[in-house]
Amino acid sequence: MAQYSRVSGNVGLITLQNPPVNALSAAVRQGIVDTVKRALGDPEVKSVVICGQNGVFCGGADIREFGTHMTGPPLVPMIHAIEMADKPVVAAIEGVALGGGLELALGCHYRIAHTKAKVGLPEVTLGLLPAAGGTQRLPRLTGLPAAIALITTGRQITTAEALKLSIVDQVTDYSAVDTAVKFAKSVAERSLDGRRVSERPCPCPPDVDALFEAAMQKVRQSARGAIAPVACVQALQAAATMPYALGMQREKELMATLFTSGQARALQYSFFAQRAVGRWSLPSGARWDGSKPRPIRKTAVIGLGTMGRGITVSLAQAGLSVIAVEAQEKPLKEAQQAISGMLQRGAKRRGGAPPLDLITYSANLQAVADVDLVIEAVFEDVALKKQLFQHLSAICKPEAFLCTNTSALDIDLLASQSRHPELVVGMHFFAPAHVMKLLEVVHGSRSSPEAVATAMNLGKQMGKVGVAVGNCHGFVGNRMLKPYLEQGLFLLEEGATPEMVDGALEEFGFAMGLFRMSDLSGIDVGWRVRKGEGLVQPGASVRVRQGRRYSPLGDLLYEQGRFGQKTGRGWYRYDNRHEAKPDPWLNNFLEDYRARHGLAARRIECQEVLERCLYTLINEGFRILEEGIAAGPEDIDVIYVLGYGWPKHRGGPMYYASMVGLIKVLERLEHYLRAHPDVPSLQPCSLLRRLVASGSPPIHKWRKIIKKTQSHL
Ligand SMILES: CC/C=C\C/C=C/C(=O)SCCNC(=O)CCNC(=O)[C@H](O)C(C)(C)COP(=O)(O)OP(=O)(O)OC[C@H]1O[C@@H](n2cnc3c(N)ncnc32)[C@H](O)[C@@H]1OP(=O)(O)O
Repeated sequence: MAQYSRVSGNVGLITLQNPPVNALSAAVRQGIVDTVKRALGDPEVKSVVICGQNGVFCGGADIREFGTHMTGPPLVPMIHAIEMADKPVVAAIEGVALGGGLELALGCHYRIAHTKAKVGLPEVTLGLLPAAGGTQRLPRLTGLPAAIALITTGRQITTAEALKLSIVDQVTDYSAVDTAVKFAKSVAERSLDGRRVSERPCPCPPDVDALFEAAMQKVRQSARGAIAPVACVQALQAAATMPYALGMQREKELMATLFTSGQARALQYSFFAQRAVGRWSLPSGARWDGSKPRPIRKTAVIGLGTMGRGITVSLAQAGLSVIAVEAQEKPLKEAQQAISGMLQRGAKRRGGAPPLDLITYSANLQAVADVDLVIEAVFEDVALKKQLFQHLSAICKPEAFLCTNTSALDIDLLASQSRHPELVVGMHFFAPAHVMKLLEVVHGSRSSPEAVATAMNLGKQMGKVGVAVGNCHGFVGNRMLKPYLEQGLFLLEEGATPEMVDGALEEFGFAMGLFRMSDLSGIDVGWRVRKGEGLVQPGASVRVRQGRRYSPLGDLLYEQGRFGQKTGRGWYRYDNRHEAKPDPWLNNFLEDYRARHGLAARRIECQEVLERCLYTLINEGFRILEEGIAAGPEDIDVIYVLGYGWPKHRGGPMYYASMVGLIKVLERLEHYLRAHPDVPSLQPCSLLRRLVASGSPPIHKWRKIIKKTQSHL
């Protein structure tokens, strides 16, 4: 909907009304068409202002309409009619002008924005391109290099930056609407020559071919199979080489291929999934809307290794005061220096001053006595953490929340060390903690809804996407990783090489295959985890442990001192720090190993690599759903996309399974189980069977069936 009024005598004011972000639904588009017509036809009206209600200009096209039969007036002619109007039209930008919202503003003759507003064309993040003229108008204003950067990344920028790039004409600290109305009055009689962006030439640098070649190479490298960034470059190429009308035609054709693509659907699913996880629920029935978070003012971080430093930075950047504790003076000094550097670099990037004053450093645990919430990030050692929880419970005020940054340990066990187990939750950050957006908030059996709500809210303040998960070894993310990694090792035993397995996974879209990832995180780290699980038997290469198939390959590499990148050798060789090269030593080692165990190497196809690695990971996801460790498939998908490098344009593992077809996943698991009956992770989970038996319903219907499954348990 759009409301029309006449203000200040002769300014027609059009207000978009579609809470919460005034998305351009069919009704809003119809409202704009009608009100623009009315304003242009009213002889009393000399100029027009378009704004959005509740301090938000417009969040773009209504994404919820994309999967439906779209009705209502289309955006392109609507915006064209505004641009061709013979009365000046001014966009008053408050809050955000994103996607179709910015494209609407670009069709106006002037743009006035509030200093705190953000603008951008994020369509690429939804698998689309700005197809309401964005790819044709933006470069005409900003020049090609800036337009390429903005459209291929979807980056949202401040209005200060937008002013420099000529995207907006004026920035104000006052009400953008009032300023725009005044401005509209002042330009009422002014000629519109030069104000219609589509009529301007697209400025082309002399080396335009090289510019596009470089842009294409960059997106192909970083997009890892995503088609939208490539289409964005192609549309911009059209802006540079064709007249506006033909460029618009090209934009439309490119959009048509993207609009119905599986990638766009997956990315749009992911958009809503990232918002859905905020509406968490616990097996007890407690929910986000019935649980109030407690306000947190003072925090503490214990242990200033890599994780503790990242968490401290993230808390300070969120404006919270932090007591940063490290027991030894020398590491404390080192951490202080490192954290200051991180904050300074962050401030340079974001603008503003680094929040150094918010952090107090201490070597004394007593310093945390009056904080509201502690996050401990000491070494992943259960005895150490247990002891720390006993100390914290004695030192902290009784109402303080005690959070543990653990990637796998038992939250209930740690909570049992505290006098207030209801105030204990896991906050599993991902490295680097000041960069990665994912946060697993782990509720133990005694964690109160208030504690979960507080940790989720704190995560949001820190700019994270929190996902509430249940307590089990490895929680959601790391637990699902286990069968995936295990399959990688089994494939090596059967004849694959690390580069072949990684190649298949990277071709699928992972940023890094599993062996390169293992080299990066450290083969010693995985070894320590397996040791904790009682799986490591130094010197032994027995292939059955705890009654099931086990590959000791990782342990054998560990015993050789091959820890991965940090030692220059792992599954690969690293002559410089980051470049993984196939290592002939490793191939000989694998051949010896196979010979020793009487294993015949066979040719393994990429499809088998993908099916075994991904379907076992997905199968574990179904177990997690069945057990109520994750409340819904969206939770798992968000964790995998934001924390584990799952290709965004494939939605997440559970979404991927729904696209591949649950029946196919089930059949292939059964097929591989027949070949490897000693691998329990290939045993299809009963929830998967149940979903297939109920006709493989679409993913949004799974929760209902999961609930029924749980009630049978
Ligand atoms: C036919 C196409 C022709 C032309 C091309 C044009 C294409 C487009 O315009 S595509 C849309 C481009 N816009 C975006 O990508 C913006 C997406 N939204 C956001 O980035 C953020 O929501 C926000 C910055 C606008 C607001 O952020 P925040 O304040 O943190 O709130 P939330 O993200 O939680 O959002 C609140 C609420 O609004 C829903 N929502 C947001 N944007 C849209 C939208 N464009 N369409 C539909 N719904 C939208 C969001 O899902 C939240 O609701 P739920 O919690 O119920 O999911």
